[in-house]
Amino acid sequence: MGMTPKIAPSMLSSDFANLASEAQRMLHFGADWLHMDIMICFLSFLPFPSISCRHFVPNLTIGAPVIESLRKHTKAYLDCHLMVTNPLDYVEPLAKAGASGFTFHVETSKDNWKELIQRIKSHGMIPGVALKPGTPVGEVYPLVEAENPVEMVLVMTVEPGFGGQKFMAETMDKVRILRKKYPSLDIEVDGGLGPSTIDVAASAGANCIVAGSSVFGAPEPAQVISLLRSSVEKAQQTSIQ
Ligand SMILES: O=C(CO)[C@H](O)[C@H](O)COP(=O)(O)O
Ligand SMILES: [Fe+2]
Repeated sequence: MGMTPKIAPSMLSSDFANLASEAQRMLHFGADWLHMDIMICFLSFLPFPSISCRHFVPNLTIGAPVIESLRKHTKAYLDCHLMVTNPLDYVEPLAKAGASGFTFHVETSKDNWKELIQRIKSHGMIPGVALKPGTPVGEVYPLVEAENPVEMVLVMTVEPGFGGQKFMAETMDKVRILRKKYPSLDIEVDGGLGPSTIDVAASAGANCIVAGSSVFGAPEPAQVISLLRSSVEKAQQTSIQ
C-alpha cells in the first residue's frame, strides 16, 4: 500500500453562507482536498415527464453554480461526490465550473459507466466510483479493471444523504478487499470518520479520508486533520513492515 494520504473536509458541514472563507480555513488547517457533496432530490410531483423522479438521496445541497463561485476563490482540488440519479448530465456543467474529481455512484450508472468515465476524463476531471453500504464490492471491479478505468473508489461508510451519521464498521470489509486486490488504488471513505473511527479505516487500507462534522465541529480542526493524516501514515508504515 503506498498511496498518499488525502484529507478531505466535507464542506457539507461548513457554513454555506461563508463557503470561500470556510474552504480557505480548511486549507490553512492542512486539508489536501475539499469534498463537495452534490445531491439532488427531485420531487416526485413535478409535472416534467423528461425528468427522472427517483430520489437518490432525500436531500438537496449544491450544484455547478456553487462550485463555479468557489473556484474563483481557491485553486484546491475539489473532490465532487455526485449523489444524483443522472450523473452524466452534470459532467459538462461541473467541468466548466472547475470541479477536479467527479465521483459517481455505481448504483446509478450500471448501464453507462464506460461513457461516463470517458466523458469525465475528456473534460479534464478525475473519475471515481462510489458505492453505498449495501452494494456488493464486486460491482466496482469492472470499473477499476477497465481499459479506461476509474482512479478512485469511494466506499460509503454511512447511508448517503446527510452529514453527522454514525460510522458503519461493517463497511470495512470492502476496504480490506479492495486494498488487497488493488495495492495502489486511491480508496476513499466517507461518513462518520473522526478521531474515534479513523484507525479502523486506515488499517483497513483507506488513504483518502472525508470528514465533515468531526472536523468542522472540533474546537481545533487542524488537530483533527493532522490526527487523521498521521493515522493513515502509521497504518501504511505498519503494512509495509
Ligand atoms: O457524502 C456524504 C453524505 O452523504 C458526506 O460526505 C458525509 O456524510 C460527510 O459527513 P460526516 O463526516 O459528518 O459524516
Ligand atoms: Fe460525500
